[in-house]
Amino acid sequence: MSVTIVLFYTFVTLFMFLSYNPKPKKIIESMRSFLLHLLHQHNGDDGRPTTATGTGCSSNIQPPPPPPPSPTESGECLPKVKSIWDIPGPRRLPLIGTKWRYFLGRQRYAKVHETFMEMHRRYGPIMLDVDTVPIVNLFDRVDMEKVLKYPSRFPFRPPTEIVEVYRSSRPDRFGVTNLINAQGEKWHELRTKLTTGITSRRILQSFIPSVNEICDDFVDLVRRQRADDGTIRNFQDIANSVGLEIICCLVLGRRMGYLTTNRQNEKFLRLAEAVKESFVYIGESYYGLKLWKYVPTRLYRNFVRCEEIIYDTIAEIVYVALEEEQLNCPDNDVKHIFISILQTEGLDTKEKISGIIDLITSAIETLSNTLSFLLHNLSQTVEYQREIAQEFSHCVQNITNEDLVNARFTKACIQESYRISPTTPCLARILEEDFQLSGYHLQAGTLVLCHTRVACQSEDNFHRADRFLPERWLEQRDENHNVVNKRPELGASVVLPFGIGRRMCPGQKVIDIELTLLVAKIFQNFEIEYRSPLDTQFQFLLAPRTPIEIRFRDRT
Ligand code: HEM
Repeated sequence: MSVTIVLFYTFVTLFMFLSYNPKPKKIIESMRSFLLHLLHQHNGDDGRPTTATGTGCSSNIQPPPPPPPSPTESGECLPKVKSIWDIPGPRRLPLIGTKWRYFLGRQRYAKVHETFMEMHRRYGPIMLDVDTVPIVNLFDRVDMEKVLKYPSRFPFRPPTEIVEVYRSSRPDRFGVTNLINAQGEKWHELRTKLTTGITSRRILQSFIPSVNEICDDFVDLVRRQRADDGTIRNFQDIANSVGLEIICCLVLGRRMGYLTTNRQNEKFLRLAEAVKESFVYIGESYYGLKLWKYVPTRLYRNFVRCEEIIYDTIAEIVYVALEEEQLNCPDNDVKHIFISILQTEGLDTKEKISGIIDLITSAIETLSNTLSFLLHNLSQTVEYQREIAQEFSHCVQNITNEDLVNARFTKACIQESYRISPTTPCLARILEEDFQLSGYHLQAGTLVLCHTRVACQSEDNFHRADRFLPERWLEQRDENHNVVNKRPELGASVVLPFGIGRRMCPGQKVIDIELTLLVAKIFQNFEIEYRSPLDTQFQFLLAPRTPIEIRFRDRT
């Protein structure tokens, strides 16, 4: 039995490290260390640090005594360097590692973000999970900074496997990889060729008047759809509509009309639902036995159904836009983003079309969750809502780029909402070099999760961390308008809603404009009140449990 387990683990680890680890020498080191760990496990060690008491070990066999510290040339004893397998964490079982936690139903994946808070309290700044590969969870700000600020040319983020499996089964539609999952040179090529338009300051600034129009339509839609008492019953639906309308306008260069009730047709609602559901299935695919890799389980079939709806619906929108574009023969100097992508050399058509679809899809659920959390935080304090309205009171018609730049209080509210209610609770990286983190030596190729949400809610990093306090992001000034010293917030560096480095989200600037304008227009027109309690669930992204009810009262 033990031999089978060792062989199985050896095969799986070799396979995973071959796919993740670019350096063969490191693979051998990792394998060696993993086999040593197995020997420890076989002897009943549950993976807690050797200094920990009460290991909960069920075996009568005592673990071997730790090797004596190695003497230096001067005869001094250096402390033993602790390896990945010394990191504390839940008990690891043969074959299933720590996955059993998700079978017991106590720590369901929908609340996995809360589980990590608890894990941090229990195990401290670093915790080891074992799936098919070991996963190191970081909760400490300084460790996260080391990993995330590593000056990488091509940062490695682990791919979303279920997307890879599905896409490789449809070579008629998808290229070998995509921007979100690609690594190395290929990632760099996709990143440069697909995102230059949506990150261009010039293009985004010229897009501000259109976003103004769309946000005005959004306000009209709220007025039309609210009930007699001012309540919008399913806010998520209209938040999805505005996200899709804005990204289609930016990428395809045309208004789709999703904010006028009659165009909110079946197809669009199905698309929004499919995007939401596909995130749920991606989230679920990370946990449990992952049988979907070998047989088309219900989870996999549901995921495929959503992916096909997304592809069919957005591909249709893109092809109609392309036809209209060709009919109108626009001035060649002013190309819409999708035309520039389609004309890019070096990528095949499948990569371009699926790249455009990915950009559009990425902008729907992320925006609507972020907006729902932000409005929830602002609904708690009427003064904050007034202050935002005040900040834009001089903007009678269009809000300009300059108004956005000067909207310090509104931006502080958005930043504080990212801190206290992020949509992405952690960032994943694969280490490219050996790292020393919280006293443990981690080898290149190790998969690391940086739990920024946990760090953002820690009193070690933020003063009164559990309070929504936009003021913490504002400079305080005395009566002579000089900046006065205030307690610096140590954790500012881990508020990373869009990630960091070369792999960070290319949609950040679009969202900055979109969110600031939406909030400005909402509070210019309304005072809001959340009518439903806000509960969050993990669906790959953090999402509000729907439906959300918000009351919009006209601002007097
Ligand atoms: C509030 C909204 C959004 C949030 C919170 C968000 C968050 C993130 C995060 C945390 C990452 C990973 C970054 C990293 O690993 O360092 C990411 C990647 C990505 N996001 Fe977003 N995002 C949002 C909106 C958007 C939009 C509007 C688009 C498209 C226009 C987009 C497209 C992408 C793409 C393509 C990637 C992969 C980038 C790469 O690997 O090079 N996102 N996003």
